[in-house]
Amino acid sequence: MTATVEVSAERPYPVRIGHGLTDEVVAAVAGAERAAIIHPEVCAGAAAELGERLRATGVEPLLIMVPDAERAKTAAVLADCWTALGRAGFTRSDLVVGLGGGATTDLAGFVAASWLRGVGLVTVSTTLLGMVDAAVGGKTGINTAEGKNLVGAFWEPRAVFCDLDRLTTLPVADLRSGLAEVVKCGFIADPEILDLIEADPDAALDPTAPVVAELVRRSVAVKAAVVSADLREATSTGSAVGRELLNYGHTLGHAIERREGYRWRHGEAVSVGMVFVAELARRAGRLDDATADRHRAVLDRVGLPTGYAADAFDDLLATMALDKKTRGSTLRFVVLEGLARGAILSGPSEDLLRSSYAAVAR
Ligand SMILES: NC(=O)c1ccc[n+]([C@@H]2O[C@H](COP(=O)([O-])OP(=O)(O)OC[C@H]3O[C@@H](n4cnc5c(N)ncnc54)[C@H](O)[C@@H]3O)[C@@H](O)[C@H]2O)c1
Ligand SMILES: O=C(O)C(=O)C[C@@H](O)[C@H](O)[C@H](O)COP(=O)(O)O
Ligand SMILES: [Zn+2]
Repeated sequence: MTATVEVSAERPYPVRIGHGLTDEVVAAVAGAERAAIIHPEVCAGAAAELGERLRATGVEPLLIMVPDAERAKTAAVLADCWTALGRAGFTRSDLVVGLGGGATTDLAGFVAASWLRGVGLVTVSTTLLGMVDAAVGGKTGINTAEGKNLVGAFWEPRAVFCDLDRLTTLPVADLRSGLAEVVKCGFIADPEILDLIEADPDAALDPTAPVVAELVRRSVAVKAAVVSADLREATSTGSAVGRELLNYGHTLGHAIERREGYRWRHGEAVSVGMVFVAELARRAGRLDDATADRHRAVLDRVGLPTGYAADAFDDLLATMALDKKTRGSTLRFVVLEGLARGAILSGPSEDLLRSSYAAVAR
């Protein structure tokens, strides 16, 4: 069965979730003269196959292979993509297809947002994390030496495809990493997600299990609702929270990723970040013990990390200063005041941050 979740942002678009969606991808690209398929090596076969299907419908494919994972999200790779588009004579009626995991679609999205100040984009996600999060919401970007996703743009795709068949080749560590964002959606908006995972953690890691399709659909619905209300992350005021809600666990998570030179997966780092911020909210008197403790419990059950190096706090604090939620020298964290009750905690003291970090230090 195929499901559609609509994102009703400035330019509405569908997120299609199902099996065997290649015909639909071809249909979404039809009408363009050329399509640049930006993909990592692991998706080279799928990219070639899509290219041939497009050629048969009169679309000239341009295959652009980029480095794997986070190594794609650099200014140098972005510039290489611009060179490839320039040499191919890529115009505003042509279209970029991001085919891969979140790192690939983040890069491809930014290529589409920046080439000729914006060309059409279709995202075809091949990882769980991309399906439930990265491919869906129009946030695109790359990293710099100073931190994660520091350069980018909001650029909505025309359509998003989550072909669940792709998950069967995904390493379990990457499935697990994707589950961190699923768990995030459970805490910030849809607690039924947590119940489903807790009921059968092994099934949540089996891409053929029906519960995975249900988790994808529910998580996409959470993301779509938040993005539809605040595409440009512009509506958090005071302690109220708009799109920043989706950044739950990411303030510390991104700092860990950078400190690890991106050898930790995104979801692994966000997992630690969520345990940390739950502790922060508890100590700030904003979150009850049971909900705070549930973070570590559910993440442990699916095998995600919940602790990080004891001596890293000063380093991580310095990196968090460049988080996009920071205003001036005031750090801001997305916290929970209960299940599905997000809020902003602004300017916690260094003592409070340090003592909360002690709860994840190992
Ligand atoms: N834009 C957003 O809103 C948003 C949201 C969440 C995460 N992200 C970003 O997404 C990235 C993480 O995404 P990810 O976990 O998909 O990482 P990824 O793109 O690095 O993919 C993970 C690994 O899976 C491999 N892979 C991809 N598809 C495969 C398949 N079908 N079979 C086998 N292997 C496959 C990749 O080659 C890679 O090694 C991070 O850069 C993160 O910052 C962006
Ligand atoms: O879509 C969003 O908004 C998110 O924050 C989703 C996050 O899961 C994602 O990792 C995003 O890339 C983080 O964005 P950033 O603005 O903190 O770089
Ligand atoms: Zn994320």
